[in-house]
Amino acid sequence: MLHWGYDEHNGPAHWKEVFPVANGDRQSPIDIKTEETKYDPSLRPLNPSYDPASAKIILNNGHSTSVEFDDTVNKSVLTGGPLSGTYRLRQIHFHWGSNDEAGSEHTVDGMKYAAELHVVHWNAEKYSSFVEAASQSDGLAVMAVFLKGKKALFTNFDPSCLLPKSLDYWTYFGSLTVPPLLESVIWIVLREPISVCSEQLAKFRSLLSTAEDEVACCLLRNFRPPQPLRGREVRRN
Ligand SMILES: Oc1ccc(S)c(O)c1
Ligand SMILES: [Zn+2]
Repeated sequence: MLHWGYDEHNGPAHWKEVFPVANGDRQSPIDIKTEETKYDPSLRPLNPSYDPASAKIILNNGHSTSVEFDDTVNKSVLTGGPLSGTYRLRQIHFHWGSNDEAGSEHTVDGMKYAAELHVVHWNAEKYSSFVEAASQSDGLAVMAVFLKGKKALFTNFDPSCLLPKSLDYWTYFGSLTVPPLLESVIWIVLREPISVCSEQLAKFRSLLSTAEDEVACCLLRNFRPPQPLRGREVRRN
């Protein structure tokens, strides 16, 4: 199989050919059936604490656009929520579709949002690097934020914060949604989406999935469809 991507010849249906864990028992994303989520009083509020000075670079890796952060010290961290210990911010990236009607990876009662932000952290208390943490069942914590298409102009949006007003969330044990699909993620899906306008979503689709010396090909979509729940519980705070 060629290098994995999101086209007919190398998309999510093919990933199991190189990454058999694609058929594992804690794959992501999932469809969140709100009526089947279970209230868990032991879940604490999320406590994201980010230092903008830790942002380093923005890049397009051919699968998404991401902002990478300095994760050599505990400058930007996530604690609380379903987590035990401190998880260090590594990077943020987005998933989107070829039109505003689809693009999120997680779905809510079958409903797709236009796109989805992933805020990726790793368990710096127990492990010494992101790579090591990424192979452990409690190694990563990814906060997912839905982006919904907005017809009107953008109003009072604070560019320094990509999080919605409410930090209420659903949480479940899952995996990366891109190869190597490692089943090492504690997913924290914020219930409230943030809004983006159609022009910004179109900007994602103009990103290239090809290298500079190749014939330009746009990254029109980069979302994996929902995977089997396999009996996993989805909790909410
Ligand atoms: O480190 C990560 C890379 C990609 C994705 S989809 C993650 O959830 C984590
Ligand atoms: Zn992702």
